[in-house]
Parts: sequence; C-alpha cells; structure tokens
Amino acid sequence: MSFNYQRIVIKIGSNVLTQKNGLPDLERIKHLVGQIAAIKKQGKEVILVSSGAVASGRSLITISEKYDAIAARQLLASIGQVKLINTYANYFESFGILCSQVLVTREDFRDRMHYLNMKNCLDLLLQHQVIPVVNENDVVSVTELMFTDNDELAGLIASMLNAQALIVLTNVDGIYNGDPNAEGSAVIEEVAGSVVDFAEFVSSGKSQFGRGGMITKSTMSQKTAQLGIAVHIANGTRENILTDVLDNNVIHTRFIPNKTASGKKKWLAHSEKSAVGSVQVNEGAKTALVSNKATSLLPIGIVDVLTDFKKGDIIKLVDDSHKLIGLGIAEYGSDKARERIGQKNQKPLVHYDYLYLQG
Ligand SMILES: Nc1ncnc2c1ncn2[C@@H]1O[C@H](COP(=O)(O)OP(=O)(O)O)[C@@H](O)[C@H]1O
Ligand SMILES: N[C@@H](CCC(=O)OP(=O)(O)O)C(=O)O
Repeated sequence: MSFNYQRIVIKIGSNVLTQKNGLPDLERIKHLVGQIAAIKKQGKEVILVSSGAVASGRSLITISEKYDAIAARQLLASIGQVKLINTYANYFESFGILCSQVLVTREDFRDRMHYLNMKNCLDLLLQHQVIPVVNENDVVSVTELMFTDNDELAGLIASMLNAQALIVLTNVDGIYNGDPNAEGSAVIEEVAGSVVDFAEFVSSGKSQFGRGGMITKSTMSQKTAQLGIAVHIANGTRENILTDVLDNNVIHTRFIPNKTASGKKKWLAHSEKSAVGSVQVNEGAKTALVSNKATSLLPIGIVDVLTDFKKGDIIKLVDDSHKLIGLGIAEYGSDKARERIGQKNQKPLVHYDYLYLQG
C-alpha cells in the first residue's frame, strides 16, 4: 500500500544536509531536490522546511571564539541562509520548478491575524506551483522565544496548511526503542492512538549539528498526528528515501493520524507559549473534557483562576496537580471567571469549538 497524500510538508534536518566535516552535502541536496521534483510532477503540493543555514554558514566563515553562541548563530545563519537558498533555487530550476524563501519566527504564529496572514502567503505560493522553502529566521529570532527546533516549526506549518502528511528526514532510520547504536534496538514502525512517553527510551542526545534531538521530534509528531496529520520519520541519508517512504517501501517510523481537527484547534494546539492566563479545573471537568464528547469548560468545573486574562486571550487549563490538559480562548475575562467559580448555569468560559485538549 502506498500513501497517496496530496499536500506534504517535508522537513530536512541539518545533519542530512551536512557532511561529517561540516560542509554542505551538495550531492545529497541535489538528490533530495530530484525526488521532490518527481513528487511535484505527480501533481502533489510540497512545502519544504529546511534547516542548514548555520551549517552552511560554518562552511563559509570562521568566527573567533570570543563571540557568544547567540552572536555566532546570527552571523552564521545570516551568511549561510543565502548559500542554502541559492543551492535549492539552482537545483529546483534545473527541474523547471520555482522555489521561494520563507523565514519565520515564533512571533508570526502568536496571534490569529499574523497566523492567517502567513497562511495566505503560503497558500498563494502553492497555488502558483512554487515550493516554499521555510526556515526559522535565526538572524532576528530572540533566543528565549525561538522554536525548540525546526521539527516544531514543521509541525506548525503542517497543521497551518492542513497537510495530509509531514515527512521528517533525519540521520537515523526512525525512532528506536533504545539507543539507535545499541545491539538489539529496533525502529518502532508504527505509533498509534494513546500517548507514549518517549523519554523512557529516547535519549536527550542529538546528532552532531542538530538542535532539538529525537525527543522533540517524538512529541511534535505525536501532537501533529493527533490533529489528523500523518507523520513519517525516516533516514534522509538513504537513496530515494522520499519516494520509498511514500511507496511504503522502507523501514521508518509512522505516526498514524487521528481524526482531523478544525483550523482553530490546530492553531491552538501550538499556542502554549502564547497563553496569557490559566485556570485550574476539577477532576469531574477534566474527565468530561477529555472524553470523546464535545464539552465546553463551564464555571462549575473551575476551582481556581491562577493567572489573569482578558476576553479573547488564550488560556491554559490545568488539573489539580497543575498539569496542562488543554488550551482555549476565554469567552470572558478573569474577573468574571473568578466571580462565577463553581456556579451552575453560567456561560462557558471556553467553548468547545475554541478548545484544544492534549491527547
Ligand atoms: N531512541 C532514539 N531513536 C532514534 N534516534 C535517537 C534516539 N535517541 C537519541 N537519538 C538521536 O537523535 C538524533 C536525531 O535528532 P536531531 O539531532 O535533532 O536530528 P536532525 O538534525 O535531523 O533534526 C539521532 O542522530 C540520534 O543520535
Ligand atoms: N534554523 C537552523 C535550524 C536549526 C535546527 O532546528 O536544526 P535541526 O535540529 O537539524 O532541524 C538552521 O537553519 O541552521
């Protein structure tokens, strides 16, 4: 059985694009572009999320050690992104395909106006048969507000664009059930349904040039699959990997998608860092919210307003041990919410349509 996705986000990690000596691996980039061109020629839409700006920059300039990591990242990315996008543009051009550069920061996803503005631009590029090449704008991003890594960014882009699939290319065959180098470890081929605690077997170590590591890949993949998007994690250093993944012809990890969520829920799913206020809910409300029924958050299920918010703000819903259970848009401010705590027959604080629950 092959996978017949119409809109696909492909994320390529730094390690796939870089040789062991740190120089860009042009042959590999060319080979991947060739596969993407073949997928595109089948009438499919492809959005590329590519890391590699910092790695490319490293191949062009040596920076004195007296500069801190942030300054070095900004300098390398600023120089390296030009080289990276030129490389893509030249290779795509040889297949008669136009690509474009889209550099984003977390701020661009924060409020719904910015989010929809960016979505409109990406939709327009796709309508014009262009392949958007997306990367974080490391030059202007404020360190504390950055994406954990481009895996997180790829998950956001896939949900924003209602993609059917996200393919994450890294330098191992998928998520292993132990150390990938240890004897006896094997690739987990399918992840379905219930939430898996990957920290049990995925080490926090990452590859030579990667930023986030396999743990972020695992959590992002789980979240993205819960929103209705299939996620494939595969080895981008293998020949014909993209076509093999789509033909289901190679061992890799696949997260089976849940039912598709609405656009608003997809946006909320990635809004934790933009949440302004928080409320604590009781056990009964928690059970009702996480059940399969469409349930709004009513004041009777609230036990405390932990941090203030205004009407329209994104708020966190936490349980009695302060564990995050969901995110929603407040229908009224924290003052009114406090007055109504525990009361019956009150308007929902968060309506179901504006509520995203963690899986
Ligand atoms: N259980 C595991 N399964 C697969 N990879 C793992 C596991 N635990 C740790 N890793 C490490 O995660 C690395 C990939 O993540 P990362 O460095 O973020 O790559 P990328 O640059 O592709 O984003 C692998 O090279 C591997 O060393
Ligand atoms: N924006 C950075 C990407 C950093 C990053 O997330 O890398 P990776 O973990 O390899 O996907 C760059 O282009 O170098």
